[in-house]
Amino acid sequence: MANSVENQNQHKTLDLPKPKLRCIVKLGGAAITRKNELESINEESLGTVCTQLRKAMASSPAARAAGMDWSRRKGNPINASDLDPVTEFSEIGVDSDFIIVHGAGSFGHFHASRSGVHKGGVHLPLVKAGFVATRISVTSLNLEIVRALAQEGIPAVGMSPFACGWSTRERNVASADISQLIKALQTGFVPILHGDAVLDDLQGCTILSGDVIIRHLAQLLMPDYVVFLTDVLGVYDRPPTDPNAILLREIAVDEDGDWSIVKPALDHSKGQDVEITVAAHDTTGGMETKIQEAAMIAKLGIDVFITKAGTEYSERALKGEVRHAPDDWLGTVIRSVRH
Ligand SMILES: Nc1ncnc2c1ncn2[C@@H]1O[C@H](COP(=O)(O)OP(=O)(O)OP(=O)(O)O)[C@@H](O)[C@H]1O
Ligand SMILES: C=C(C)CCOP(=O)(O)O
Repeated sequence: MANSVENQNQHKTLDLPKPKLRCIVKLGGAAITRKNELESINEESLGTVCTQLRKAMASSPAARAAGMDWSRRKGNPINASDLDPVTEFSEIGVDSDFIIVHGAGSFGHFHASRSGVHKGGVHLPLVKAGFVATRISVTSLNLEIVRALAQEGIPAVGMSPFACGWSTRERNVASADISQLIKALQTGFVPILHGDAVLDDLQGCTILSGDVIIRHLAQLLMPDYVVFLTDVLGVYDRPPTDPNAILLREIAVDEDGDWSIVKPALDHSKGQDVEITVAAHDTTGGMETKIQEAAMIAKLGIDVFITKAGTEYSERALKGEVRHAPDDWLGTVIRSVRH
């Protein structure tokens, strides 16, 4: 089927024209929340990321952004009569060729790990309760992120994977109806998805990571590039809390999905030699999952950039300015050996 999107996993073949997609972005939970503090948003980091996203999406340098969060929560004094639709909304000023997926950070991981939602058994009362609690937590974070993006003038619409019919089989995506997401993109909205609690064909339920969602969307929609923003500059040869940790600047992925370190030249250049730690309450595998998913995306020929949110490096990565990984850019680029 030429120039159309086919759901490779199952069920629904989408006969919709393939939207032009520049970038899929992961807003890492470690960056936009304080991961060790229950349900705490890192407002400063989130604000900077939203501003950088607007700049990256601006349809012209002069485009002016008008806020779209018209709610009155959190002391926002906005009053419906204050809005002047004619002057404020003569143009939206951003291109909707981005998809944003955020992680859960301190919203969701605690609830899921305490009740074991990631291990399945949704028929058990504790797991069922934990599933509900996890979704309340992560969808409330989704709303706050949509609000922050809307305040920047980005036409953001929240799309929860569970509610949009995403499900898994042994934690891999088994079905995902993305027709609504495509229609949202084509209508000029920016879809905001998130890691979620979902139903699993074999174990009843699980936690679907935002990183896995991104790989699935990348396979279906083939964006120009993918950016993962987190709380560290990229992938290191050992946990970055170690003062001797070395930032891996370039990783190459072969046809089998195996990866090796290209830059810097190290004695140990194979992926399995990299040492990674994962927080005890993290239900989706932390940096290890991110690298695996990034490698699968790179295998498709799509360049992946991992860098720290809210820095000059994240701004340049979002704008697509670091395709050749210049020396003055700090981060990890993961790309196919075929490049
Ligand atoms: N070798 C390593 N290289 C880079 N980071 C590592 C490594 N080992 C452990 N980490 C940790 O991985 C964390 C980032 O992964 P994590 O999955 O928490 O990010 P995230 O995507 O921002 O969060 P979330 O999964 O909540 O969305 C960092 O805080 C870092 O300390
Ligand atoms: C814990 C939940 C609900 C989602 C986890 O998504 P991630 O933080 O992207 O791995």
